[in-house]
Amino acid sequence: MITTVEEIQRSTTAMRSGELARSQESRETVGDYSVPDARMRCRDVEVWYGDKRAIHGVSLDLGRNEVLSMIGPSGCGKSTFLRCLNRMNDTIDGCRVSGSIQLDGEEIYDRALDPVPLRARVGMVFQKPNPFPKSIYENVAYGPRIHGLTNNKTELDALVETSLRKAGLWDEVKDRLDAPGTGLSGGQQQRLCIARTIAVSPEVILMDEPCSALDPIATAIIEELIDELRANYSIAIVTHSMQQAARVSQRTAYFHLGDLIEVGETNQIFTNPQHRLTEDYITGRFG
Ligand SMILES: Nc1ncnc2c1ncn2[C@@H]1O[C@H](COP(=O)(O)OP(=O)(O)OP(=O)(O)O)[C@@H](O)[C@H]1O
Repeated sequence: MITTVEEIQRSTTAMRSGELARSQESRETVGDYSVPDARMRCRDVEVWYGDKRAIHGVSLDLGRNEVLSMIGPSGCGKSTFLRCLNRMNDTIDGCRVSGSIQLDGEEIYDRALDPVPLRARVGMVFQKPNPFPKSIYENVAYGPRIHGLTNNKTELDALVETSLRKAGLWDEVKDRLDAPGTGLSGGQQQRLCIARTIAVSPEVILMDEPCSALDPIATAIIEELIDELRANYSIAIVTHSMQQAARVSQRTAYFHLGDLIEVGETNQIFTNPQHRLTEDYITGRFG
């Protein structure tokens, strides 16, 4: 309850600034894009495909043990931004990235930094499950083997088991580790891909619409898994489903035409968006 003059003034000022933010057409990010002790820190990130600018000076942090969802209309740049976080855009001809992106304080676009180990530290799970055409065991063992993470077969076996357990798949596959990964159901294949990512000890997991090819039951299992993985990893997820963003993430970032329009606690973004464009999107007025 408001009881003092100062409180009334504070509340009115807050209301006014809320209204201002809501009505403005500005493309300045509304909300605090920084978090204390960030795992990843992005500042003024621009991405160009040839002479077309796809991301316009975006600043955004990814916290430790959080799920950050990135939402917005098709073509707004969510996947492009996500791919910056482990330099996957390096593989696209004509794509240029500028600005600063740090992982634990280290510039990931530093010339001296090798993108191969970076992509183990910042793993990625794609829209369509893409297991290697190898056995379930080999799908998970491959990464640790090429990165030299284990010393012998016993250690590798243990790592494969732990990774499959963390991905919630062990009980379903433990008796058929030699069977092809591609023979699993879509949801199991996606969990196999998550196990493969986990096996190389990432700090961050990027997920680009990881459930869009899955049925509702497989989606629910992956969403539960994402929530469990948060205990050990930082997760950034691109999703077209606002329900999914609301279910799995603690913070949500809303993108529009290459700009980061608004970022905040997921609950606040969905119940009390401060920018008109965010409100239009979440209420279904466009998108
Ligand atoms: N390889 C590419 N070459 C040229 N332009 C690209 C490339 N990839 C994306 N773009 C362009 O960059 C912009 C952002 O695309 P991006 O795929 O990042 O958006 P998105 O929000 O993830 O879209 P969607 O939700 O449809 O997947 C779009 O205008 C798109 O056409």
